[in-house]
Amino acid sequence: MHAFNLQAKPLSLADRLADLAVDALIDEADLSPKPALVDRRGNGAHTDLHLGLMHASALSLWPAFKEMAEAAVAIGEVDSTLREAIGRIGREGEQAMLTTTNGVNTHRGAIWALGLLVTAAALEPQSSSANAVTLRAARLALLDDRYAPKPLSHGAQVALRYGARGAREEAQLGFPSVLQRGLPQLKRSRANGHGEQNARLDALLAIMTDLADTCVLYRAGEEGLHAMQSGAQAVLDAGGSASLSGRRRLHDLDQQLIALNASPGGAADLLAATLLLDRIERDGILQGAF
Ligand SMILES: CC(C)(COP(=O)(O)OP(=O)(O)OC[C@H]1O[C@@H](n2cnc3c(N)ncnc32)[C@H](O[C@H]2O[C@H](COP(=O)(O)OP(=O)(O)OP(=O)(O)O)[C@@H](O)[C@H]2O)[C@@H]1O)[C@@H](O)C(=O)NCCC(=O)NCCS
Ligand SMILES: Nc1ncnc2[nH]cnc12
Repeated sequence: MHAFNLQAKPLSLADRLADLAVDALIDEADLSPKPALVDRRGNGAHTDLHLGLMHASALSLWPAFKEMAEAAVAIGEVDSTLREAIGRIGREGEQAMLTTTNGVNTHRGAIWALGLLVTAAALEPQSSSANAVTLRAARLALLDDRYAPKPLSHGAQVALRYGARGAREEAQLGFPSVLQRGLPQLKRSRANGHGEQNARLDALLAIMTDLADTCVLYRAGEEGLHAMQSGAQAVLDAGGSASLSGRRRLHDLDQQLIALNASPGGAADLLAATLLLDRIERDGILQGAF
């Protein structure tokens, strides 16, 4: 008999998924230099956000992600009961986030995207390819939640004004920005030996080239959206964040978006979704879980 048991206790599937989701949010926040977003250098285009707040916000969401995964395990299928359960947990998660940040919206879009993905992953842990998980997440996002309030959110306002497809549609379509842009670019840049941080920056830029980011549209209109999309493409065309020429363009894009007050918060959330799916695909979710 030993005085101390140093063997790590196996984590539950829900614990592990909540860990992975929070890790993805913290990795996204720490990644630097991101254009006009909060990172290790500073606050980007934001006056009310900073890196410590992003970390605290990410950690405050751990119980919500765990509870969503537990609901998936308990209910066991994509149906309205599960959709309404995670809607309620997501709203409670938002309240926990707002309490932690003193009312600042740090991760609303991330609760939605990562919440759906965590739920979808927990439903069938043996089927954890990015394609399979996003397909289940899309089926969930397509279901109605009778209890969801319908506020005139920033996303709803720019949908009315510009006809933009926002966070809801991104999920309902199976996260095309992640599957077709973020993940392939992450893998390409890694394969080209660009280094992990540059590969993640390139993945963020790839998402920005095509996303209708309602955060940018709300703050900076179509001019801001065009600057975001074309500027991100210019960095990638110049060789990406690992090249000197790409880095110069990335610096220009950062300055331009800050001047326009155009923070790509939606793209940042989808980078976190990309990192989560990548981790699930590479390490699996059953490893160390029971
Ligand atoms: C379905 C919901 C996502 C609600 O969507 P809706 O578009 O109506 O709501 P918004 O409040 O506008 O939030 C959407 C957030 O999603 C991110 N986002 C933006 N564009 C996209 C996109 N094309 N694809 C995916 N994701 C996108 C973005 O989040 C980031 O930006 C946030 C800051 O944005 P904003 O509020 O505009 O803040 P600021 O401009 O900084 O405000 P001020 O400082 O000026 O005041 C930041 O939080 C990032 O996360 C959008 O903000 C969903 O939220 C919902 O229905 N929730 C209810 C609960 C539920 O059912 N949950 C399900 C459980 S999984
Ligand atoms: N790093 C970041 N900066 C600003 N808004 C964000 N929303 C999600 N991540 C963000």
